[in-house]
Amino acid sequence: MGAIGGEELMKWEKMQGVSGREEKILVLVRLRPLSEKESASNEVADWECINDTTILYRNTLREGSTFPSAYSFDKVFRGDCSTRQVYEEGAQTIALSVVSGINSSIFAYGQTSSGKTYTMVGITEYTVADIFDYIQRHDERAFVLKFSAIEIYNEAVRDLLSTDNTPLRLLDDPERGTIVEKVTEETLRDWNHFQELLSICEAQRQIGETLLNERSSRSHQIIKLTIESSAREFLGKGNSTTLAASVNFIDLAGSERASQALSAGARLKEGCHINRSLLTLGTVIRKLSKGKHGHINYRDSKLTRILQPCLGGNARTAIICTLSPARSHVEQTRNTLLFACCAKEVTTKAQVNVVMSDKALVKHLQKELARLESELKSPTPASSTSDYAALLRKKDLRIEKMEKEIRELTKQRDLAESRIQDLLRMIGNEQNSRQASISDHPRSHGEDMWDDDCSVSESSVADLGYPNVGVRKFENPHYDDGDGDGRSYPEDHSLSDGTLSPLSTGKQLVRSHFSQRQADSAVGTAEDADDYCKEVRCIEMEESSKDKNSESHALRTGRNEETLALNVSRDGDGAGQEMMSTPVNANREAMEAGMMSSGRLKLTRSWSCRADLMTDSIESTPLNWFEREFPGRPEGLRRKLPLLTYDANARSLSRNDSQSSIGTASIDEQQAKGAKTSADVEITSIQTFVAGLKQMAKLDYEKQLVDGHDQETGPTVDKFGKDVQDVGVDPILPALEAPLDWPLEFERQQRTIIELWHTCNVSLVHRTYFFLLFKGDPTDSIYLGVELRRLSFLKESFSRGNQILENGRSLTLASSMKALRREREMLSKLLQKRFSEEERKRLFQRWGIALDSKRRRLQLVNQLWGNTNDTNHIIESAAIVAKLIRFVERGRALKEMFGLSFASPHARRRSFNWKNKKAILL
Ligand SMILES: Nc1ncnc2c1ncn2[C@@H]1O[C@H](COP(=O)(O)OP(=O)(O)OP(=O)(O)O)[C@@H](O)[C@H]1O
Repeated sequence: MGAIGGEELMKWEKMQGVSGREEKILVLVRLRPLSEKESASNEVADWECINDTTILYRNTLREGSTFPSAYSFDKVFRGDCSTRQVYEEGAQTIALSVVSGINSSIFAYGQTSSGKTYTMVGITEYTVADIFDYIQRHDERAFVLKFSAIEIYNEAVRDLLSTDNTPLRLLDDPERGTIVEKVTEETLRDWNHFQELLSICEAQRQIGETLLNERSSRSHQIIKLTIESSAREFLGKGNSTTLAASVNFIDLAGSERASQALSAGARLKEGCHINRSLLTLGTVIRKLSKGKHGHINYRDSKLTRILQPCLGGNARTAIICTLSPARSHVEQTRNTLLFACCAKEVTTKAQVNVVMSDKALVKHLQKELARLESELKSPTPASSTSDYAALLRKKDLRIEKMEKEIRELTKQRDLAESRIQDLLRMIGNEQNSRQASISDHPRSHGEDMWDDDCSVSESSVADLGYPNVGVRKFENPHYDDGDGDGRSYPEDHSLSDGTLSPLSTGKQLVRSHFSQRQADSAVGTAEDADDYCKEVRCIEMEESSKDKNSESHALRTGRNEETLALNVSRDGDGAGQEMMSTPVNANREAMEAGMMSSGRLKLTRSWSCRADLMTDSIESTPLNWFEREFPGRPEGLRRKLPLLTYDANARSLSRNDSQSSIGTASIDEQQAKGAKTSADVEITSIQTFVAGLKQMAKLDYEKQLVDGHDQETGPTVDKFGKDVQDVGVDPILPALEAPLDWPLEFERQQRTIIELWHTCNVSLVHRTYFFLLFKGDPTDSIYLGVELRRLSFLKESFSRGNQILENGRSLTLASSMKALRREREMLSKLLQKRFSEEERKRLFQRWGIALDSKRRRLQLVNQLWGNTNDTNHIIESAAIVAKLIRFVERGRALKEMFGLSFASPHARRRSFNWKNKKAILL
């Protein structure tokens, strides 16, 4: 017996119209309703299917903080859709291909309790019922149906139709690929027999569960139905042609994180295996979604070995991703959707599987030989068939492309519509809150002036790269710069050092929800009024003493920072090499340089040394926690770097400049010469920031590797004091690759990060660097992912009241707040230095700070980064901090210089995988 092509095959191909053609995996998404338990605990449903193909995340919209995330698939099913609907409108065509000799598979993927089993039970039953129906209507053919069922649990394969619990082995069959050894195959007689077999499987499963504890949601179950059919007229005549194909129903294990379900010991091992199978499945899907080039690691798990033909091979495949709408499951839901996004890019190439008796095969081969001989004798013109076929393929591709475009445009339209609705809602809210703030706020007089005297016009914010949410063009005559020429402030924002004012966006000044923000910010953003007053008093007392402190530190170290700043040579990298360095960096680098060879321990000491040196300013903000993870300056930074000089004509911090998507550190001449102040000392250098970032990404990557490969060694405790199993064990590594709808996803992640920075009291300098460096390049996804995980971890630890122990120092919510306050004090001092009196005056006016009030600088700094919902506030905050720390945007150079992005966009796309990422990071 053997598979053949030829005339018979052509006949079946014609019949099916799909055989031998590549087609994408069909991806269906099913949202279940909130369960009774979830409803009882007042859970909120955050996901909504806005049409037949798009699902939308709504939570952040309701809070008015971030934009919705929309995901589109072949079909999405709302909570009130029945399984029959999912079958008929989704899986049916794929599943029933099997009766025409085409292999097919239906998967259910999703977190525990999302509805996988609920869905698959129905899909299996409906398919079998349709198959029986088909058989009855095709009398001319004889059918044999075979049923088998296996379970993969802890990488052991078990036969669910057998009472023998001995694990089955996988064998490599040259013709059939990987097969399960000795699996029971029952000939399926009728509907009752089918139900009977299902019951046996269920009973076996339950026995397994009793023995091993709740294993059903942790095992993968595969029910396989094989159909062989032959034309009755040839039966028994030795030349019969048989179609043989299988349909697989795969109920995967819950894809939730191990940390949520596992504790230790056997359960942890269980989790490792689940993750191994799902991780491999995720990796395989991810690789396949980028094309079938290179090695695909099917053999890394039993699941992918068995399912290899369904994943990019000879089968038609549908994946049903099941989702819970509950807010508490949002992370898992996102992971499932990211998996689904990858899956929809995977193509398979199903063929009609025809098997012949030996006699028929010989006959067929003889015929084929004769045909080829005659072709050789009289070759047909080169054009004809093959040309037509090529033309047809081209047309098909064009149609496919146009269909894709239509889908994309429809998605954009739906999204735009939904945004308009949200906008209208937000405008309504804004009006309400403005009313409230005007009447309630003590500074409502200023507000009135603003609203009355400003000519405010709606402006397109497309220029800014941000959605148009309540943004207004800002043309305030109060900003006349007073030079008598009548020019208003927005037209001339030159600051004393020649840069443009952060208040200018480069094209037009924009501002959103001003009244709201002014009302919020006049009393400080994050702290309550009491804290604020205390802080002001504290500054009053410290103001004079701080500079003295730093002077005495300088004396104690005995270091000549000017020399260090200009010429720091590194052992082992050649003497006399110059490093770009601020005085403080030079100081830090000098310490690191001596300790480089001995690695982390020594560097840690250098940090504690720095801690002694410094006035403990932003010491324990999460930024510094992040920095201290940095075990040594990466290789790339040891090479000679050009001294970046401050460019007086540098471009403004404009979100509009597509060329200058990356910021860079600048060091003005004065700084390079070593003239520094105590405030300068506190600033985290851009190099350190980038180096830390790279290191975090690397550690994060390594952690993923540990999760993926170190499965037999049990839990190891990572640097955060957490089980490595707890972190980043998602089967697919979502945040570390740019998803397909990256611009949208970038916007969403950036919003979340901004929120988390606020929640976790992350250093403002860090926020600014990060915000200005990562503006949506696809490779930024790595760093956004790392930052998101880091911040989520921080938030989680803070919310549990945990302290994070590091290098003998602890970081808690309270300590991070304190450190942030200190950083603000430091920045408020810099405000005096970096902005002229006139500029400060404008800033105060603009930020609603009374010119006769006390501690105006601190008031201003306290407002920075506080209004996380307001895009323009964030842009302006970043611009102000950037100016304070002398961070000037200057094109892509910096990112590339620091090795954050080496490859050309083209090359990156081609080689966007983990290995390459690691190379980039190292
Ligand atoms: N679409 C739906 N409509 C109504 N109820 C549903 C739906 N989907 C799931 N449920 C209910 O939710 C619960 C969990 O569903 P189910 O057992 O199918 O989840 P699962 O994803 O298979 O979980 P596990 O991974 O643990 O096996 C069940 O009580 C089921 O009846």
